[in-house]
Amino acid sequence: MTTSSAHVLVATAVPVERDAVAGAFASPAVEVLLPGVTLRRIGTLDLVAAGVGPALAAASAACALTAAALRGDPYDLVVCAGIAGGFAPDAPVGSLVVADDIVAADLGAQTPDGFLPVTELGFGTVNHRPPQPLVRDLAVATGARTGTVLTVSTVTGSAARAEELRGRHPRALAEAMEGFGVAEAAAAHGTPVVEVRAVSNPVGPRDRAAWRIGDALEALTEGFGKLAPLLEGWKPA
Ligand SMILES: O=C(O)c1cccc(C(=O)CC[C@H]2O[C@@H](n3cnc4c(=O)[nH]cnc43)[C@H](O)[C@@H]2O)c1
Repeated sequence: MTTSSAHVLVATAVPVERDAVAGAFASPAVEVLLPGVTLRRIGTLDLVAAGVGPALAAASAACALTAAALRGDPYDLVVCAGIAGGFAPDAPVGSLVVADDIVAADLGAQTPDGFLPVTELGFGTVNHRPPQPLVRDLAVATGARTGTVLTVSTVTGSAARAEELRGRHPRALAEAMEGFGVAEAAAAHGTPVVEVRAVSNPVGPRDRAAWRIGDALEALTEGFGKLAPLLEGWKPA
């Protein structure tokens, strides 16, 4: 009997995040040019710097997913990874978070009575649930916390906005800008998705000088060193 490694797409926003993930692997990456997207291939893992924000990240992930499907080698799993803002005190700078729920936090409408998600307007979806056993395994392997990771199109810059988001999403541990977009692309292909984030800054008043991007990228590399065997061994239930 032969056992083959899972075919996994890892989508980060920017090249430094992609390279931080690649740094967890001993083998060099091979560049693969596809229509609309460029991959770095390490064994059965494809890494893509998919762009900042949910729209570009969704478009890039969709290009990679469609190319793989057309080639007859579809992905088994999609991982959205990168740095993120962490909600204090649960997700401190330098910590890792694995999303058990990937939530679009600003997809909806402002009303006089507050924010309404698109689902309450009668269309769309506002969350994707990763496979929970995989979430648990990834968290155990890395010591990451598990909870909701919000996807926003605007980085939070005030305590009031942070409180509003936490009020609407009490289980939120982190916010970033790509997870929901990547998850929508994965869902269109029926492919499971997880999101792994290393916290670079607290969610709250904008203080660019306090961002610890280097520390978060190191945490991402270290985390992926521990996650790699689980991702490669992933088999849907
Ligand atoms: O405010 C700035 O000056 C600034 C400087 C460098 C980068 C940014 C970003 O907006 C990067 C967003 C990028 O990183 C993820 N990320 C990291 N922390 C957060 C956050 O607190 N809220 C939302 N996204 C965050 C995000 O996924 C993007 O890919 C700003």
